[in-house]
Amino acid sequence: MPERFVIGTRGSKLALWQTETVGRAIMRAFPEIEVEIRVRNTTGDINLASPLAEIGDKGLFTRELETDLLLGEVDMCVHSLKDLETEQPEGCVVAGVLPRADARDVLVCGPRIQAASLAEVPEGSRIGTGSRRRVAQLKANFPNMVPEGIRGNVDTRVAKAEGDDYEGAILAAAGMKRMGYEDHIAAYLPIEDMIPAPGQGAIAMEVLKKNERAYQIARALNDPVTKACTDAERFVLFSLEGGCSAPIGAHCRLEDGKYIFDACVLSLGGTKAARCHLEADADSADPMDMAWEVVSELIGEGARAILRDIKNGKDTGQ
Ligand SMILES: NCc1[nH]cc(CCC(=O)O)c1CC(=O)O
Repeated sequence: MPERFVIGTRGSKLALWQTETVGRAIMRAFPEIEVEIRVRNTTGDINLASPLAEIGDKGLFTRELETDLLLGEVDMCVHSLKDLETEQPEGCVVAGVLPRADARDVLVCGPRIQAASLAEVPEGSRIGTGSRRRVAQLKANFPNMVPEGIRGNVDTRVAKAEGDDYEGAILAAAGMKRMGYEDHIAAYLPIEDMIPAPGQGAIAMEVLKKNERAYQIARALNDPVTKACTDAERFVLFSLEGGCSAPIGAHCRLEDGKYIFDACVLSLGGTKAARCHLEADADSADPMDMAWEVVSELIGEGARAILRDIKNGKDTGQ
């Protein structure tokens, strides 16, 4: 009898792709295991009409999955790390992350525009994005375009971006590639122009701490550099008490023996900004130590006041 291992996931195509990827990796590393995938709809999937920032940001795509985990219905949940709250429910832990894919955002162009970078997007173009982080950075760095709300799964958003209501859209490179939409990518946005969401491009394996077997499996598949970088990014978000809908970008990468950390906190309209760029030798520095410094620099540049005004409704985005 093979050992059965049940993974819970959302039912979107992207979520299924990610979960199947984890499932295959588990069966490769543990040939005695047979993985079963259990699909569950979440609040975020059901309420497709409202802008995400309005439904509330706490665990929209993940809470129901975590409930299944806590009830012992599944052994593991697979999530996009960037959709996962910075704090897990008591007893749950993100024990591992797969090696990160391309963490950048990308531009998709509809038939009316052609642009190989954001700078080339014609003035007044309606660019679809529902994320406050992307809207604020667009307004701050590329005020010539008009961000317009957009929702739906990756395929829906690509179709909308190429339809009549938009000239283009911004999406995550990882989701585009995983869904086979690489051909629709007009431009990869440099990290400095559009700092990705904490955890963007990483796939998280969440398990119960007390489930030793599941924990062991997640650890075996864990990519230590991705984990160190994304833990540090999520620490920045956590320290600033920003949920996944706050206009906060945080990205840490290992490149040529150095950790490079970029972060920003912006007002909704992009007029106020706290920014930070840090580099440190990987021999002597650790992403989590850098994260402390990033947080203190952002606070020094006014991040707390920016976020407070958003929370208490003083920031109207103008
Ligand atoms: N917010 C939805 C979401 N969650 C994860 C991804 C893409 C995959 C990833 O970043 O890991 C996306 C789509 C997007 O932002 O375009």
